[in-house]
Amino acid sequence: MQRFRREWWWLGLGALLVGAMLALGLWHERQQTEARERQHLAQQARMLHDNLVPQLGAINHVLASLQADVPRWRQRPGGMAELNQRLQLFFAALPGVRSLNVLDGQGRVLASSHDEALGQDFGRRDYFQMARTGMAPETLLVSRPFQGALGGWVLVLGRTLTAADGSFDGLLTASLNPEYLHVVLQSVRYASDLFTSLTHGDGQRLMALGDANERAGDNLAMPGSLFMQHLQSQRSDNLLRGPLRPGGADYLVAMRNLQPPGLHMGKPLVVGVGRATQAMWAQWRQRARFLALVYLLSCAALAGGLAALQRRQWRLWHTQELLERQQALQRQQEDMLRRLADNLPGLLYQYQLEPDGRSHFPYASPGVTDVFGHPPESLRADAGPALARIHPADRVAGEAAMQESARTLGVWQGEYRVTLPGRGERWLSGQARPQRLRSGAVLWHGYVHDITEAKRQAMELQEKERLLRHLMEQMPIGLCIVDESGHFSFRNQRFAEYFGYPASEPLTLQRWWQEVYPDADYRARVLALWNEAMDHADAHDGTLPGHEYRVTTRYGTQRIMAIGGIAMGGRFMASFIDLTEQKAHSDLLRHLAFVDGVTGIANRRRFDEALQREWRDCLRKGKPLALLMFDIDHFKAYNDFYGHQRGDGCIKAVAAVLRAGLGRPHDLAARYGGEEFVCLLPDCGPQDARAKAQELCQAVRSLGLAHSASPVAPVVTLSAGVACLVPDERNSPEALLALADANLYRAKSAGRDRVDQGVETLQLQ
Ligand SMILES: Nc1nc2c(ncn2[C@@H]2O[C@H](COP(=O)(O)OP(=O)(O)OP(=O)(O)O)[C@@H](O)[C@H]2O)c(=O)[nH]1
Repeated sequence: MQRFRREWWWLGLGALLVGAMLALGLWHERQQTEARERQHLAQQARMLHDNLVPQLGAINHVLASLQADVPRWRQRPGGMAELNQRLQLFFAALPGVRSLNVLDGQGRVLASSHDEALGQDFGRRDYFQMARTGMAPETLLVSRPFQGALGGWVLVLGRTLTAADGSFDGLLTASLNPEYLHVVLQSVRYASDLFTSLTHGDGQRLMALGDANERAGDNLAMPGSLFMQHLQSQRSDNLLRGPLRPGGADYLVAMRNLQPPGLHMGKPLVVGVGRATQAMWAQWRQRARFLALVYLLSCAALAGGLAALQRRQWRLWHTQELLERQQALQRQQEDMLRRLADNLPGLLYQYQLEPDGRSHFPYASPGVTDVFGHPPESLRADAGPALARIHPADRVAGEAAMQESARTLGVWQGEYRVTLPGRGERWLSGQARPQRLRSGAVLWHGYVHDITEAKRQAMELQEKERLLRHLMEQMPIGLCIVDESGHFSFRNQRFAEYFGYPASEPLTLQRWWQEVYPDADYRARVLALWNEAMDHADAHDGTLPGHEYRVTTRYGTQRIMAIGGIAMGGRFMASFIDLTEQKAHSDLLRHLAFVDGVTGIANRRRFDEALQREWRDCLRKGKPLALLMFDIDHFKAYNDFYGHQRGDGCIKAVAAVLRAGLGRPHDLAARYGGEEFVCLLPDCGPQDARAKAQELCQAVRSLGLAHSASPVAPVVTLSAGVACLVPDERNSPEALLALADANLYRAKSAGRDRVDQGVETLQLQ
């Protein structure tokens, strides 16, 4: 880029230099043109001067000679005719004169070169008036140009005639011949735009040729005009440049006074030869324009050429740079590839099989030494040493696979063993993509790596897996694995035994939910629990907390199972422990713990629990809780009389009556101890409680169990104490019990075989 900029600088500088030289040349040419023009104009003006001055001198001379002779002819008879002849002769000798006249003191034509002028009166003409007002006889009068009677502008030269007393006595005039002047002025015009003129010293022009704007009769004596400059310079000749009149075009004009030597003229005549500077420089300007155009075109062409050249160079340079960059990239990639190949744990290779069966490795990364125990260069021409390492048992299959790959051009891949000196048997795994060459050979591009360790680990893993599977199969608990798609991918024997799904039968989670939990409500509850367990597993290393579920097997039986497990990503393994028998056993124990062994009704423990529970319940509901306490009258005597065994039978019979006598679901009859019983009646008021106690006592009496040893009655009777309270903070279950006990005691004391109803009403308050 720097170079390109420098080239542009040089081009600019060169163009500037050439431009400056061109401008200098043009300027010089312009100076020369002007100088040449000045020279020409001055020369032409001089030529005019040299042409007209002799005419003026001749006219003056003729007029001077006439001035001397006219008085004599005027006095001589016939002198006028002679004078006329004389004038005609002079006229013929002077081509620059149109007419010669002799005027008397009043301006009448006395004699003339032209007869028709005789007698005409020119007395009122300006020049005549000027001559009469006093003019030296030796002075040549030069009239201001005026328009003559025949048209056209006329200038008259003259000399005065004086009488003997020195007074004005007439005027000799010679009017200038315009044709002659035209020829003279025309003769010096070397260019069509050159103008020539003859002007009176007062500034009025007599004749002008070559410029339509410059006409006869114009007054040039305007302030600032070139003519004024000429007059003011006091010089007889000038070469001036400027407008002919203010505001006009620029001209270069050579002006020269016509002043014959020794002649005194009233006013000078001035010849002018000029040229408009625009015309003067037209050729130069045209040339300058042409050169400027050529210059600019050359500059543009050079700039265009340089730009094109630079573009080409830039493209070249750019292409070269691209090429270099690509080459660098390629080198970098090659280097990277080489490093990769060098550091690769396996072998990158090209293996070529020739049509004649020979084979070699055109390329093998350094890993080949590790894989086949030979350096790359030793296999470049012949692959034999490497192939010889292949285990004989794998060689035939390997060759066949290679031939197949060469035939179909499909990817070859395989695992095979090699035997390396000092390292024993190694497992290799490889794959290669074939390519058929024009020569008919097949070239594989492939990769081989040692998988011995991986193979060993895989085998170990397989072993472990087998063991694990065996263990899982033989586990005394049910196991299953459900994969991400909800399929049971594994089920052990116990699972099959539990649920009745053989391993051969596909099972999905969806089917499982439907069949194992057929009841929709229960299934919904189980699903909610299961989802909770899954959430828990997410937060606790996948552990699915165990819960008990009631499952339905394919045999139609219901079982209680503890189900837990472990979640493994989207899969989970569930374990099933059958709790059905255990559950049944514990229920039995539970039953035994709460049932009285002799009577089969609730025992004291069960009663205590029930009392606490019902107390809380009635407290919450604000309902009364009634307690009836019974005791068999004179039971010791019964035992003594009938024996213990019949005593037990009596106790059983009483218990059966009490149990049968309670109709409501929450009512409870229990053996309180020995021959004592209690009945707990929730939501039961004192009236009903009392009635129930009497009803039960009557029922026992009605059994008619003989009690010969009783002083109260011949049959077994009961005494009862009734207590009823609406539970609140001021009382307690114990208070209720104590109250019932106290009332029982009172019933006993009062004679037995009765229900005490003395103070319970008071207590109920
Ligand atoms: N056969 C039998 N007798 C029992 C059983 N439990 C307690 N007894 C007897 O019941 C009798 C209770 O006697 P006591 O407490 O003196 O009262 P009672 O003889 O019934 O006299 P009162 O209650 O005052 O009418 C005792 O002799 C106990 O041995 C039992 O399970 N079987």
